[in-house]
Amino acid sequence: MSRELFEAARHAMKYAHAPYSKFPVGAAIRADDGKVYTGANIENLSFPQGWCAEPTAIGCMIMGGGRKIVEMAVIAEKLALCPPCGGCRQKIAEFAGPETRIYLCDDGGVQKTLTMDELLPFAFKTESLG
Ligand SMILES: O=c1ccn([C@H]2C[C@H](O)[C@@H](CO)O2)c(=O)[nH]1
Ligand SMILES: [Zn+2]
Repeated sequence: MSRELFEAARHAMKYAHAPYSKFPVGAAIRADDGKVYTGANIENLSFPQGWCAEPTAIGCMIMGGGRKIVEMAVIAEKLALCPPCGGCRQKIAEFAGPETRIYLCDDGGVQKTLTMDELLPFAFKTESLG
């Protein structure tokens, strides 16, 4: 199953708009509706206005009717793995559970698997609101 998600993330990466960093990233989500939603990073000449691959995929999931992330794959074109940035961790956590698996991939496939809880320990949760 994670192989299919890896392939989807790798395909999504081709749609990246990353002329400034030249660091294309792809993400793929298997959602609770059984569908796979994908995204790529979309940069902007006004640098802070660009965004990561993960929120593109999350936006597609929400608009497509998915509500929960069952598992997610992330891949970067460069050889190094792409652990989701801090902001993305918070965005993923909104739609994931502590055991949701996140696959960090390179061109060879899934290289590292992390749970949401490992990716964002001691997260800001509803209980934190008091
Ligand atoms: O979790 C991450 C981290 C970075 N990027 C993108 C943002 C930017 O376009 C490029 C270089 O930082 O990588 C992602 O898509 N996801
Ligand atoms: Zn990010």
